[in-house]
Amino acid sequence: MTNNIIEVHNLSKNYQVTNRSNGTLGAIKSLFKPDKRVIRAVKSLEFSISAGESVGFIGQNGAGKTTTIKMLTGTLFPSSGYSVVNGFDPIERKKEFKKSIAVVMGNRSQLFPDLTPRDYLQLLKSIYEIDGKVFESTVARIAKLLKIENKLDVQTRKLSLGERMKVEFLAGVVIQPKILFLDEPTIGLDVIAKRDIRKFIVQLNREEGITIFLTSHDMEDISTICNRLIIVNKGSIIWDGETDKLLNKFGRDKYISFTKSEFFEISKINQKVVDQDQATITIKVPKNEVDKTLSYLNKEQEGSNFKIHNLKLDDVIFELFSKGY
Ligand SMILES: Nc1ncnc2c1ncn2[C@@H]1O[C@H](COP(=O)(O)OP(=O)(O)OP(=O)(O)O)[C@@H](O)[C@H]1O
Repeated sequence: MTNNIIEVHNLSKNYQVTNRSNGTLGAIKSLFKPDKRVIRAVKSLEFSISAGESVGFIGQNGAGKTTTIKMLTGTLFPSSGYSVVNGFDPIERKKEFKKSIAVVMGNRSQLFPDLTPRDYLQLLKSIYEIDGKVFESTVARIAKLLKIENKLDVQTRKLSLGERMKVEFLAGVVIQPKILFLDEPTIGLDVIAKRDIRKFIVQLNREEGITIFLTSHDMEDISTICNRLIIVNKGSIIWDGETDKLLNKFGRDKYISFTKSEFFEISKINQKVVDQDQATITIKVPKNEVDKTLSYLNKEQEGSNFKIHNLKLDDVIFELFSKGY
């Protein structure tokens, strides 16, 4: 018997799009002879997630993350392959399936602006047939954790973005899901709201055992919340493993960033350039060569404002992508 709460087999999604030609003539031509093209958004994904894991599903813009979440939550049909989520085929959209998952999307609100959060939650209570006592205690507990107890009776349109996101979370969790799908949940929020929400997600995962499937471009979200990362590029998985393992794999090096002097010549230092613009440069240096490299750069006046830092998760991911997968 497997403990997998999500299983994905050979899952693919193609979108068919029509290229529109310019001008009236072009529009008429497109009408009779449409120029169609297929976008292969997700290609033969294969992975599984155990109950209680906290997984970051990450990649550059257009990598296929949202498309994957939509297929796993049953809002989009796969072109081929299938998934099993909580024992269900998502495309059947069974009531028990819908009760077992929650989806929070940072850029798409599911709330009704004219209702108060409490009214909306009452609506969910009826739809999902949540027991009265369980409902009241969950709302009270989660609202306290998210520090929005005094916002439950304010019309939603009058709430700040951060408060609205917290209500989205409360609405997701009130149905007591087993899996929480999060698509960019902290996008556009200030640092305090981001911190509150991250802390809340970690608590849900560690204390209540809710499985987390998160996409985000915010490395702080990923490193705080996720124990495992699945990295996708152009619809395919390029890395799958523990977050710490990924960091350790690249942990033998340090980064040195500095302002280049007018005498600077990269050929003289023989270290890998990670990033540079007109004024500054970041090089990757093996840990045991940091002192030697720094003293050389200083002595030869190759630069100033030296900063040494350990590899951060976004550096690692940048490196993975720059290897040309
Ligand atoms: N409804 C659609 N019709 C046609 N193409 C689409 C549609 N939705 C997404 N795509 C394309 O599929 C690819 C994957 O898109 P998707 O939104 O899944 O990426 P993503 O990884 O979530 O990106 P981002 O980080 O920018 O949100 C992109 O090339 C996108 O343009």
